[in-house]
Amino acid sequence: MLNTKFEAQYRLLGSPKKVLVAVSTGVDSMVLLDLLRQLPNDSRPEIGIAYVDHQLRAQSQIETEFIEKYCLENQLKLYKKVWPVSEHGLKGIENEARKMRYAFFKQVMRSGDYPTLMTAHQSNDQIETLVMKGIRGGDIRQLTGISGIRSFGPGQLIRPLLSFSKQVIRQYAEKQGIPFFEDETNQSTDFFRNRVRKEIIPKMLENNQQAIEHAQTYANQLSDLLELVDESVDEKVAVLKDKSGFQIKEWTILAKKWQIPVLKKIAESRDVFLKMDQIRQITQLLMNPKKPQGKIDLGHDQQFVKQYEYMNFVKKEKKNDSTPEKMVVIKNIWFNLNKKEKIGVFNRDEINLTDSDILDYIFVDSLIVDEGLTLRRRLSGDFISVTNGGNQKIKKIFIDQKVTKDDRNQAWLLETNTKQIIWLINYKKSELSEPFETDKIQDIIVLKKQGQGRG
Ligand SMILES: Nc1ncnc2c1ncn2[C@@H]1O[C@H](COP(=O)(O)OP(=O)(O)OP(=O)(O)O)[C@@H](O)[C@H]1O
Repeated sequence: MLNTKFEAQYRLLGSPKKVLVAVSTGVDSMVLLDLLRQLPNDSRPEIGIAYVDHQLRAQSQIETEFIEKYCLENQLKLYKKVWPVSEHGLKGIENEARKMRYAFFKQVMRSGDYPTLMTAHQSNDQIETLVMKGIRGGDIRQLTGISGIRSFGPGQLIRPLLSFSKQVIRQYAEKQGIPFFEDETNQSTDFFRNRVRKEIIPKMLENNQQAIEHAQTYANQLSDLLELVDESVDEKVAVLKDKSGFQIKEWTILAKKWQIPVLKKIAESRDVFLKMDQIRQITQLLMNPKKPQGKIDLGHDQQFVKQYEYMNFVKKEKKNDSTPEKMVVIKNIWFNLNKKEKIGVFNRDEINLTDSDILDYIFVDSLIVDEGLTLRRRLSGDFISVTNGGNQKIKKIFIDQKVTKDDRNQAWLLETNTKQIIWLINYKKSELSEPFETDKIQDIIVLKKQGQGRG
């Protein structure tokens, strides 16, 4: 009976031809393994076993020996990982173990060329997960529970037993004489999951034998609804997006109920999963007209950035220490300003100004060059002398040109030996960069695209 149902389920899941089965030696995964091996010839997959010895329990040594023997006797390929006690952290060991386990599965999928990983989660795991999420609170999407099929690592993760109850699985194991080990943690009430398993689920079933199916039906309905919502959210995100990023104005005119889902979707497209308080901070920043620019740290090297009309989620820039903050310009040598641009001072006659790689240039009296020209980042209070005879604060130039804070910090300027700024590169040239008619010898300072020219 279970075999037939499993076979039907397996076909529904696309009858994968080669699978890596995560086997813990517990009843669920041993039954899953047996069911896979009992599939008819035409649908039986090539099977690899992934097993992790967490070294968390006294009996793990016995379990490891058991699975090794089982695989040998049944000619199954075993991928084993031992998690040394020395690597166990002090806190959140269950979570650490899970992370390490899934990382190992991914690694085996890649190295052993397994497009499909299977775990033996069953419907009791599902209801426990749903109840736990319900108690803990959080994102409603989590109430869809454990998914039966999802993309994972280089392929997919399938849980073919999700519609089978623990009871049915256990009965099958007993009837077929399938060997398995009891997980000791199942017997304790130390962990939250075990409390839910032992105290809450039995009470729910006491009230209604169908409680597990009902919870699953709700989870399925929620999945379907979320899929519909997702389609609409995607459409709205597409409206916000243009070449430069996501337009804040388009976001602010969205109906309130769409703003948060759209924000979350944009974040997810950048692999950022927002918490409620982060959403609140971002929303406040977006709505604050007095702050045309701002950043919010989201942890894991991620940042939310508001830059005038645009918002985005970006990885925090690692400071590039290879470029000094100050450089003395030497004639006939190119200086790399960043990955895209370089600058150099040359004799006027040596440069062909029609060269398409030239981004900009200024002429300069070669005496000024000889006295010493410096390239540096800006400092607060810097100003540049402008054509109407006055000075203009560099800060003001940045504000007027709506230059983002990042770009301000990345900007370079050219300063003479007498501390006069002659070029705020890419933004403003000083009147001092204009040569006098009487200047006899002229050099040229050229800003050029990287990767071209000499140097
Ligand atoms: N040590 C292990 N080695 C290999 N596979 C394992 C191991 N532990 C668990 N698994 C796989 O994960 C499934 C779920 O196990 P279990 O319920 O103990 O994990 P969980 O941590 O509660 O859940 P999740 O894996 O979703 O985090 C098992 O049926 C098995 O397929």
